[in-house]
Amino acid sequence: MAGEDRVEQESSVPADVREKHALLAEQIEEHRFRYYVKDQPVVSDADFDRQLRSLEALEEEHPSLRTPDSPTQKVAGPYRTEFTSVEHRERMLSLDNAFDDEELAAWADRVAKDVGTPDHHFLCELKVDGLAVNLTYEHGRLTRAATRGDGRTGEDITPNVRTIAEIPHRLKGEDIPALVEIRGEVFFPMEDFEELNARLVAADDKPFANPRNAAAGSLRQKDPKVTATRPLHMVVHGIGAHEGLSIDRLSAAYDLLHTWGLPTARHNKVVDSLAGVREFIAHYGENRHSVEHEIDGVVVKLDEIPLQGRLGSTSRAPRWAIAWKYAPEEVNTKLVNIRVGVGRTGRVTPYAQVEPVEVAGSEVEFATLHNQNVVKAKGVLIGDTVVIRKAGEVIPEILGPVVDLRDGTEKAFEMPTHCPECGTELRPMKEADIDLRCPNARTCPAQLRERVFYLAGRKSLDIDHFGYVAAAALTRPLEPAEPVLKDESDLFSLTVEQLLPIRAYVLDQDSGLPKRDPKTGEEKIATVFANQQGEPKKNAVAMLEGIAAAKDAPLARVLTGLSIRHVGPVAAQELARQFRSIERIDEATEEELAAADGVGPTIAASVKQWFAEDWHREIVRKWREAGVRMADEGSDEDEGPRPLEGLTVVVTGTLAGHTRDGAKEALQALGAKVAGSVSKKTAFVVVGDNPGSKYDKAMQLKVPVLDEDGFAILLEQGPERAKEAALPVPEAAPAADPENSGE
Ligand SMILES: NC(=O)c1ccc[n+]([C@@H]2O[C@H](COP(=O)([O-])OP(=O)(O)OC[C@H]3O[C@@H](n4cnc5c(N)ncnc54)[C@H](O)[C@@H]3O)[C@@H](O)[C@H]2O)c1
Ligand SMILES: [Zn+2]
Repeated sequence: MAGEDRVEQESSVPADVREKHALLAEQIEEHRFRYYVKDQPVVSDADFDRQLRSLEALEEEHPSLRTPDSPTQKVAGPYRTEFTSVEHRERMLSLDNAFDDEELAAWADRVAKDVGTPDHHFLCELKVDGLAVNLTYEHGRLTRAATRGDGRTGEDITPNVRTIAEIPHRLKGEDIPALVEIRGEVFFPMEDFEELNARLVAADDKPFANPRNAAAGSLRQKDPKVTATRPLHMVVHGIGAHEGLSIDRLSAAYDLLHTWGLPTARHNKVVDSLAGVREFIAHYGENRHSVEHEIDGVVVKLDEIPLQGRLGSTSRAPRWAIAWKYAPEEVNTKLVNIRVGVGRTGRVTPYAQVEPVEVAGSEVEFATLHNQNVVKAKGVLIGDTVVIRKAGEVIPEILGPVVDLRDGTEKAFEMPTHCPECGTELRPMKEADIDLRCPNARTCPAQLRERVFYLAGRKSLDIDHFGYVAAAALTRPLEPAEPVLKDESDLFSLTVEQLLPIRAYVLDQDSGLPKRDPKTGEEKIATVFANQQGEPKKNAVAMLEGIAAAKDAPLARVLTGLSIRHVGPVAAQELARQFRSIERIDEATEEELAAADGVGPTIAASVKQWFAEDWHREIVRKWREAGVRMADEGSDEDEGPRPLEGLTVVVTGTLAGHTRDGAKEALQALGAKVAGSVSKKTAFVVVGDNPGSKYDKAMQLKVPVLDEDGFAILLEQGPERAKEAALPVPEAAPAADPENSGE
């Protein structure tokens, strides 16, 4: 008998494996309950998925453990909740996942084999991270809305769903069927999330850990009036039971639903091959944040509905669909501390120090918190487990706390009243400001270090081998007792003798804290500029050479380096172009400054304030004395011809003898516009080593391409001669003609 067989098989599974399986299954059930019912999961989705995969792996090895009540065989639940349970007319399933290309290809192969016809299509959809709902429309009227539940029965949330503006209470248009179940995802927009948590915290309610929990928690409210205050949205991603509707392609069905007023997805795409699927996945992997809502993957479906039927479903998921998940952008970690940093302009900002975790391919240890009000609004306590998000290039941030993991030892953050680096009492610059500042601008070691680092940096004087560690060593060494720079005025008169004895902490740029030896855990201290023989290190020599070279820097870069509030590289360019020397900027009245192109009253006032400080004037005086040029050649009466006026130039790859910015500036000084991408309007593309796709594009569009020699000719002899010096178009260059572009 089959039953006896199973008992026998099960007992052949070693006891420890069986125990491990049972424990894991129990944990998974517990996480599902917290996720689907309490809307307060305590582990990240990635961790949850890993657990589920381990369970699957165990069952793969010991198939007898794969019983129908295993979490791998179920959608979820069933749960008893405070909502009335309702039966779905057709089951609502989960999705199988593909975590790599091999799994995706295996799925596509299986589909091809099982449908038995090469004539089928894949419908690619974005995977929205929210919660699934089922909307029942009878004769066009929304009669019921339910959560997914265990797939057969869900929770009746009809009154709540009726508060979502996008969901029509009544379908309009042609061919409305007698019955149709519409499936979709309800989600909470990322940009509204911070405000929701701020509101909850202010009302002494629990904040949500992330927007997906906020969506679930907002929809699953006992009082639909509360749901109505939440900015929920929905996007349609499927059809369940229906009567009086004949459809044979899912993509076409969506088009029809759209005409009835349902919120269908805008980014779906039908492709006829796996290659097309891969392209869609790659495209949204790159452009994940250009979509109007968050996505966590792509769902690929067989588009032909009769073929879907032929493939059928398992107890948990359809065989005709698969979910591709992108690398998670959210992880859970511990909030170890909230520290404050002091910036270049004295602004004191709290930031989070977390237990280091990997998110989206990089290790995160710090996250921004902006100001003390943001800390409060997020409702995070020191010691909390928090959800960290790192999306694309943006700085990592804390979304929210996992309140259910609190044990009472967590502490609220208190904004310090005094500067952590110089002890000066903090205050807002203006009464209405939220930000607190350290008013000790001149000698506060933190402000000075940040200013020196900034002026050596890319946006300002761009001095090689002059980084954060050097900035710290020059402004706050352990030895000698007095720093060589008490402010930035002596920068250009530094000597190698001054540098040699300096010992200092090796500071980390992100936190301003000393780096630690990974083995001993001790704070790193170094003789920053001298080697063991007491001779100058190569870097130190190079740094001094860089400082000397910076004396000839264009005025805009020098101006930027003064850290005048509101005068960043762009404003500095404008000031330099229109006034041409520090002297003339200093002499100009506030009105004259404000009237200049791209300057305006705020910058003008700030410039005047800056020059009113004696120690600021002293910086200018000493720099000038040390030989810093502080003026651009030529006056505005004698501006000279601008030989590249009206030309757009693209620079790509690395050019020996020029930094990227240096090449740009040289072009701009002659009147050219420097652009980032190649088009038909581009006059020249300047290529260095490793030019990449812009070179190909230029060749396609037949835009003249210059190498370094050609670039020199362009700068010195003008565009006509440069054209003659352009690189030849290679024989094999693909033509711009789209008809041939596939070859
Ligand atoms: N952190 C936790 O403790 C915890 C616990 C349970 C589940 N989870 C998370 O929930 C998810 C697993 O649950 P699941 O069963 O809902 O699986 P799933 O999210 O992997 O896939 C199924 C669901 O995707 C949704 N979906 C979004 N866009 C879709 C589209 N275009 N087409 C079809 N469906 C679309 C639907 O709601 C569908 O039910 C995982 O991300 C998992 O990590 C987390
Ligand atoms: Zn200070």
